Amino acid sequence: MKIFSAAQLSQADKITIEKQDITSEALMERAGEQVFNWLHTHLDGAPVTIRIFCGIGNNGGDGLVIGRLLIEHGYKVVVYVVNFSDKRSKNFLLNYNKIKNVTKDWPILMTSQADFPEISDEDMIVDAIFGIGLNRSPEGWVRKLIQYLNANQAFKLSVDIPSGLYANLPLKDKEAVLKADHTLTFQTAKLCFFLPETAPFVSNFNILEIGLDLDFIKNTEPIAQLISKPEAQAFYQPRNKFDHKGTFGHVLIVGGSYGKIGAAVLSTSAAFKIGAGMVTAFVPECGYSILQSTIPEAMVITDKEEKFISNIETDFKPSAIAIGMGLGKNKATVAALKKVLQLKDIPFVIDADALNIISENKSLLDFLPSNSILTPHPGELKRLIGTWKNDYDKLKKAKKFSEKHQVVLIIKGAYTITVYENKLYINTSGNPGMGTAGSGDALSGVIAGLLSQGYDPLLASVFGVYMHGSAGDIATGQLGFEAVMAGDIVENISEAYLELFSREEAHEQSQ
Ligand SMILES: NC(=O)C1=CN([C@@H]2O[C@H](COP(=O)(O)OP(=O)(O)OC[C@H]3O[C@@H](n4cnc5c(N)ncnc54)[C@H](OP(=O)(O)O)[C@@H]3O)[C@@H](O)[C@H]2O)[C@@H](O)CC1
Ligand SMILES: [K+]
Repeated sequence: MKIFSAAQLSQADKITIEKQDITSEALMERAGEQVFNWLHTHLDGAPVTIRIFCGIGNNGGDGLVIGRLLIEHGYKVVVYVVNFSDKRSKNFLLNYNKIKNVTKDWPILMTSQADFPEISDEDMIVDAIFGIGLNRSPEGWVRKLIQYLNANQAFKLSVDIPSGLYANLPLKDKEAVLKADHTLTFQTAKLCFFLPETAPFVSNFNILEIGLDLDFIKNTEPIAQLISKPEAQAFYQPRNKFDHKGTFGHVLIVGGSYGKIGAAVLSTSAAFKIGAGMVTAFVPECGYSILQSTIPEAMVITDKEEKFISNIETDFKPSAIAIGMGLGKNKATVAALKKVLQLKDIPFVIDADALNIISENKSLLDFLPSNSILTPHPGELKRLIGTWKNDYDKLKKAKKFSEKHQVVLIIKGAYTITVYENKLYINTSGNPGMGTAGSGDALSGVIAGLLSQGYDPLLASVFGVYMHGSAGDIATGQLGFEAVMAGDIVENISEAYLELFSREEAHEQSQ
């Protein structure tokens, strides 16, 4: 699914009105109706007091539509106008007049802190104060109102976006953002929903289709792509009857050092599970019997050194190489890395200590084969691209790095983001149970296994990240967050493939 900027969404709004020959008021009605339907389905007539806080722009207009429809259906509703400005939008005013037709109670005008109402913990708050039209941080009593609502225990539902967040710009004032329990957003998710600094304000969210112009959606270059099950299904490359193990390639896993051989074991088994035809592990001497006894299917080549890798040589040409997992940073290993990077026409996944070695020896960046895949976690990323001022600065630097070095950068996190040139792919599978040792080693094996089967580097990255997350979701479903170990993620890669084509669809997005 495409993610658009606030400016693109306003443009989509205008184009939709023109092409569908409808009024902007009708589009607002559609949006409000969708929120009402969601609420009505979930509340099913419950006698809860719903307090709707409306700004004076179109987000506030949506709030008024929602209020009118709820009142019409017998809900107990109190509507407030957060009157931070006299510049009320046309559709706010139209709906302000319309709500008079369904209730004798006028919306309550709020102009200062003295107007803050008492709210019970059992009430529900609907936040329609600011939408994607926010262009500066909320100030004064409006900022205080947001804090007042945050301090309250009542369930908070945000319309389109939690008030105080920018759809796709850095946040300046963390104390002026509504912390939603749930967000119902129109047409597409917003970029801020997925970035570490702003995602916590969003919690769970649903996307409500409001029928924006399909040609616009199809033909407009988005600011990011969201990768969920439908996208992953489209990436999957089916097998042919006459394919054989040679077709699925031969992965070389280079990793492990004394005390960290497990990293190579996890990557090797992940490469097998995702479908590589053959996997050879290149490990220090001390890893030989561990690899041979834990994964009999794997071939093993050992370095002449007992405890670390000093020279990587094979008697075959691998179809993909993953390097760095548990590798260590011995001087000889640095030289070995430099040498192996010069192998031609082999796609690389570069992880963990290989990334750290590169960060400490920046000249190695020049040896990175183009289209290599780098898989840093936040600490490793910082060492590679330098520090950043905020999430958007981080993405800007990551794009620049990807363009300059012609590499795919996978920024691991709650929502892992794959960066390729100026494009962003945001993964939606995965869960906090996957924050466990070896999880990254499994990911490197998965991606190398896909590369060896002929997936191109970008596809192998985006699809691999999704499958790894999906395997983690299945593992967590069986074991609970705390008990998941990296081996459980690997174990469930088969289930992730089966789940990819199972019928029920996940509707709810959650972080
Ligand atoms: N696009 C779509 O597809 C559809 C969109 N819809 C809905 O419209 C919403 C966007 O509405 P919107 O553009 O009217 O802006 P909104 O967020 O209500 O803000 C209102 C005004 O507040 C002002 N202002 C800004 N920051 C401020 C601050 N800190 N403190 C004080 N004032 C501040 C600023 O005006 P200014 O004062 O700068 O002139 C701004 O214009 C969107 O989120 C969705 O809910 C649906 O109805 C239909 C389909
Ligand atoms: K809002």
